[in-house]
Amino acid sequence: MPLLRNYVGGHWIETETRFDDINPVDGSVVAQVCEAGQAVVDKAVSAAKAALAAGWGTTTVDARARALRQIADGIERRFDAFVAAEIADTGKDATHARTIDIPRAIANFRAFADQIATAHGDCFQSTTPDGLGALNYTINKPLGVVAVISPWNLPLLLLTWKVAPALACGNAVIAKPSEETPYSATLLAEVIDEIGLPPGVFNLVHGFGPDSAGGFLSTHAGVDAVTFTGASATGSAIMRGAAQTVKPISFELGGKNASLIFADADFDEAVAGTLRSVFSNCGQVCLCTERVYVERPIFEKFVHAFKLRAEQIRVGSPYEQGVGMGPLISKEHRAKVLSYFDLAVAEGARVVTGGSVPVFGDARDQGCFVSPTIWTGLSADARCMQEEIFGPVCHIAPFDTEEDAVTAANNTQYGLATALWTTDLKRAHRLAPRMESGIVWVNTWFLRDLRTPFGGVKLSGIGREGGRHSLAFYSEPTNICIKL
Ligand SMILES: NC(=O)C1=CN([C@@H]2O[C@H](COP(=O)(O)OP(=O)(O)OC[C@H]3O[C@@H](n4cnc5c(N)ncnc54)[C@H](O)[C@@H]3O)[C@@H](O)[C@H]2O)C=CC1
Ligand SMILES: O=C(O)/C=C/C=C(\O)C(=O)O
Repeated sequence: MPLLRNYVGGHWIETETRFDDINPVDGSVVAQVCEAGQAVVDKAVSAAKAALAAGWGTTTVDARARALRQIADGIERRFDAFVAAEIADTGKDATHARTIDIPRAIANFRAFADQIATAHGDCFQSTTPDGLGALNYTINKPLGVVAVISPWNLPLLLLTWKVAPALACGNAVIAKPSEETPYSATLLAEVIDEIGLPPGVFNLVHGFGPDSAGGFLSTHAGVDAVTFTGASATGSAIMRGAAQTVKPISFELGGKNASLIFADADFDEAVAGTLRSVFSNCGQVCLCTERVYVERPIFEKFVHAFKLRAEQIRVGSPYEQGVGMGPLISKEHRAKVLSYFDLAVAEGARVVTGGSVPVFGDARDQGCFVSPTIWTGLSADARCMQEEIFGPVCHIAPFDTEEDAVTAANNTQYGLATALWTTDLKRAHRLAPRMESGIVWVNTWFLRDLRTPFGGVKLSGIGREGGRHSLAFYSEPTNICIKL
């Protein structure tokens, strides 16, 4: 049985308190994980500070960009091991892990190597009363010790989306992956160890949230900034903890995303794209669509086609050929999703398909599976229409006018991503700016350019990451004004 250890100051640290890393396909134990308590977190903070004092923050941009590329190459060399670790922890379908999770982690390091290599500060020539002027220019320094707290749905992708720019900007990082998915992060620490990044520049601590590694980190006086992806309620708790020492925070939180499908959309593309946006990764992506609104003339046709396609998704183990959807992450999360399946019926939903737990007659019955689920008939204020469920489920409702569609899409406390499906580009341009969300996709979903601003409004987050937006968060500008 593998033992997943903490990585602090260039050393692997075992602890006596351990927890199980569970495979949600069949409930088997993948690994034992060493939980970091306060003492290990304190050590990680000291190691990170020592790395900064030893000069990591002032290394050349070239050296940092080179280190990031070496990490990317190191992940690529062990590609299959990373895929296997991600699948073992999450049960996600192999195609997702092979084509999205691990390639994106590699791309994150390369993208921020490029970003930092081409980053520049501001420069202003200012006028002064004596006519001689002044020169203002900015230099960017690291924030210091950055805590990266990440979730389980896209484990390595989301961890590296923060670790890469934080390192690029010269910070020392303490990463805490979700307790549900500690494996790929441990492999990342191995790669970082192999490439010889100076001790303490990257540290990894395992554990849970409150009263464990996550809580100790986000409230630690020695941590200079916290970046977090996960549930909005957790973001709120972390914000309270970080407030004591007024730490900068960057949050990517939940979503209750809408897709608007107009009658002029390419029907097959809209069905296929929406299918992906609802059921990818078993619906466990903050960008996933949970509310689908379809223009009335094509509503019945859409529901019919969508149901047929959803019923064709093969649910099962990622180790089987042709499986398109794996289990949810855990028994606990499945209980939450199933509670919404019950609630939807109580709130008056018609279950178009799904709403149940598939029975396999083998070890998978010990896993965390649910069926792809579609509802219609809920009212706009039903809890199932307002709360993030984070499972393979959506509600489909008709709309009559553009105005109705905009009102329906924005009728949520969240504001992460919206998808518009229309071949009328004037309509797309007209509506996209009216969406109360950080991201609007037109005739696509989850198409990412890592230079673009990524993040949400309302309950969906604070700040933007991606490209120069990440660099802005992970660095502290100093303006230098020279009187000429
Ligand atoms: N990106 C998203 O939108 C995500 C949303 N979720 C939603 O959140 C629900 C809860 O799932 P969880 O795994 O509990 O997600 P979570 O958001 O609570 O956990 C994410 C990370 O935060 C850490 N954490 C939790 N509480 C903390 C605290 N007080 N201080 C510091 N760190 C803390 C966890 O250990 C983990 O590393 C899910 O049912 C799902 O609906 C879960 C994962 C990602
Ligand atoms: O950065 C991305 O492309 C994906 C982000 C997805 C999330 O933030 C999430 O599911 O939490």
